Amino acid sequence: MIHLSLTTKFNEQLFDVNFMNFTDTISSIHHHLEVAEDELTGWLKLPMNMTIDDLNAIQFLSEEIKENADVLVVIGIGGSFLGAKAVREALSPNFTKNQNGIEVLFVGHNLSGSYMKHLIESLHHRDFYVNVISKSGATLETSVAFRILRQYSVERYGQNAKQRVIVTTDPENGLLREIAIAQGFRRLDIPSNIGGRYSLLTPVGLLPISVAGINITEILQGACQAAIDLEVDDIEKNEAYRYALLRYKLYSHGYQVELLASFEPRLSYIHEWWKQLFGESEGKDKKGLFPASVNYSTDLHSLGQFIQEGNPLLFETFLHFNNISEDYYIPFNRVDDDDLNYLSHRSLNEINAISKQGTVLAHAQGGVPIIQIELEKLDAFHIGYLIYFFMKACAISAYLIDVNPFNQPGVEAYKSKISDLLNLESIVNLVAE
Ligand SMILES: O=P(O)(O)OC[C@H]1O[C@H](O)[C@H](O)[C@@H](O)[C@@H]1O
Repeated sequence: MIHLSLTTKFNEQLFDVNFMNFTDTISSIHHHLEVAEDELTGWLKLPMNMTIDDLNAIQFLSEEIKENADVLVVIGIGGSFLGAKAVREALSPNFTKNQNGIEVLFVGHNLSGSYMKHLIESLHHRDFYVNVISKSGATLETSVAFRILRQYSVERYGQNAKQRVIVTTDPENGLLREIAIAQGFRRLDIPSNIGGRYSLLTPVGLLPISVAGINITEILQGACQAAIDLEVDDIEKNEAYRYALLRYKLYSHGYQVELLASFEPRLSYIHEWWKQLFGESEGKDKKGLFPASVNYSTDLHSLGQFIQEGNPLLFETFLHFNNISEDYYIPFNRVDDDDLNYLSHRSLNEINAISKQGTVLAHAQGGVPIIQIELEKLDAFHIGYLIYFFMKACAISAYLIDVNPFNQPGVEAYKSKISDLLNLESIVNLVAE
């Protein structure tokens, strides 16, 4: 389902020697992950455990929203928005995103006043629902946006506003859960044993994705297939483990940055989701690869020079879907004043794939190690497969460098500084009054 390969100057050394040396390590990590019930590993079996009733509940709600609204406003940040946005972008047409569903707008992932003003203005003449998503239930950006959208909903819909608010949060804890209970908002659960960045296949991702008109059953089928394929405790057969090991070997050789690269603009938010997944899972105890990304061929004309000849601190992971159903052909031009007739009648996807091959060759020649992840087709099934593949590979990668893949203690530092500053300012303002 996923094909993985590595091209580097010292290909043999990395590939052949080290895989088998890691059999025992991988096996013990594999078993740890399977039995680590105290940790946030609920996502591992989630695709298999999802019942028809769970799925129906999300789909019914999605139908209700599509019938009664022009827009779904999703409030959330980090793992509570990146996945839905990534899948929506990857599987929707570039310029008419709401072809089979309704428009989904994201807010609460920044504190920009102009972003909020423009968002509210864009809602003035349209009907909307709000889906606020937060695992902790107390994230500043999300809470601020929710307060604003709650008030605006009441201005627009009066007493009926609460019918239009869906709260997705932890089933047992958190301020948002308390608000939802007190106000009578409908709730969807993020299972307690699944952390934010591993929550894409829960209602966190599934409701907005379904409202956007994407088939969530196919996404889950793909994830289920991945869960089955990637359950084997055998490095030769488990592509997620092989990817984790390749990254680990490159990291051990001194590479510090992994650059996820695609030639399809619709994948740019998959990159963003992947960055949070790997960045927060691995980046602790002064360890971890820095996850960065490039969108080609656009970035060949900006970062390409550095990648080819600059500081050799990075390796590239190319993400490629072999079939993309939408395509366009280059027309024949009788005059040929642009000298492009040698390309006439060839498809852009075909030329794009060739430009990927050329880039791989050039960068490998420049000394950049290259991992390639190839999937058959850009569709809901394969996106579901890819999501699960990355989550599994990420957990294994973090354990390989001996860090906990499921916490993010460093994020608290900036949160408490912001909170200190905001509280200090409130006190100063109070005294000034
Ligand atoms: O879902 P929430 O609890 O609001 O959290 C949203 C985000 O907050 C922080 O940035 C965490 O580091 C992320 O892992 C999380 O996804």
